[in-house]
Amino acid sequence: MTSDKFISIEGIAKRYDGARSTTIFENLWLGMTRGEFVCVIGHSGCGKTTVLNILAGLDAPSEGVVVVDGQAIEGPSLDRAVIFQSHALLPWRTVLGNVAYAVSSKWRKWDRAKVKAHALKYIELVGLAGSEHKRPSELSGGMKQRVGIARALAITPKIMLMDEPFSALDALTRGTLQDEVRRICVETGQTVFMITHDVDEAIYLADKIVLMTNGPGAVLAEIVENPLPKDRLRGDLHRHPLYYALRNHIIDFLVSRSKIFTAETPDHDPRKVPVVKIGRTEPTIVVSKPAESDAPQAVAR
Ligand SMILES: Nc1ncnc2c1ncn2[C@@H]1O[C@H](COP(=O)(O)OP(=O)(O)OP(=O)(O)O)[C@@H](O)[C@H]1O
Repeated sequence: MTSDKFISIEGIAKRYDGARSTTIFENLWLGMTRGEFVCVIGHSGCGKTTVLNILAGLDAPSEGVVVVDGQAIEGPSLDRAVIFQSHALLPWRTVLGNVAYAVSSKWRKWDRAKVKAHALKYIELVGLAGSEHKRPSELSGGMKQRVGIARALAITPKIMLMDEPFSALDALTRGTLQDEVRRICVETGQTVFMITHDVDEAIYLADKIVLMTNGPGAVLAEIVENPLPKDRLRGDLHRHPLYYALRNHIIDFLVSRSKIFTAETPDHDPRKVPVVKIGRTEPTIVVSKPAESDAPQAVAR
């Protein structure tokens, strides 16, 4: 493992044994640096949630290991916060109660006043100041998801894991929450691993977009570097000269290459997932460095 890898997924596999045993994926390798926002895109059933659950410590790989900040994952931890599509709030607790519960679970010695002040800071950060005494049944879907985000951020996790967190929301709320999450993550340098089916969401939020092929036997085909500036604005995305090249590259993968990638790329090395840099002409693929080498090799496509 090289030192710049804050998260290191090292050769994980997931198999289900039954009458017909299935390999969802195997020999999956991926590194992430601290503060990086990575989105994974792939068709339904390829194994994205399984990877996220392994990162969360909620599921165990059949083989391989995941190391976060130098420590192998062995189970759930308050170092890793998960936000799912449907917010799992405690219905009998208020907004403040839900966030404070997570805070006091992490810092057990904190007194009530300190827990409350800390929780309120994050409730405010997600735009819910004034609603802290409401119960989940009094909140809209978007507000509930904000509570989930506040609760996740309030425990200052080393990594935030998000599984299609905005997919159940209406377009307007989704856009607003994407803006909030992006602002907070940029401001706080939060490391994020997120699953989405929404190409534009990935382009807006992610530093890198990981393309996963169809399962069973799914592989990470490419890591696409987002060429858009860090201070990008949602409304300006389509004006960036590389936006359409980036979007087309991802859509082309989802529409056709995700199905034929494995057959057409027999020499694909899962330890050196190609890094794609979108340029004004054709995308350039850079074979990522192997764990032990520091010299990337550029290959024009
Ligand atoms: N307990 C199980 N036994 C057998 N197969 C399973 C089990 N749990 C999950 N799977 C299979 O593992 C595969 C990966 O599931 P996973 O939920 O990770 O996919 P996904 O890419 O996140 O899909 P989606 O985008 O639809 O959420 C699926 O084909 C699913 O049917």
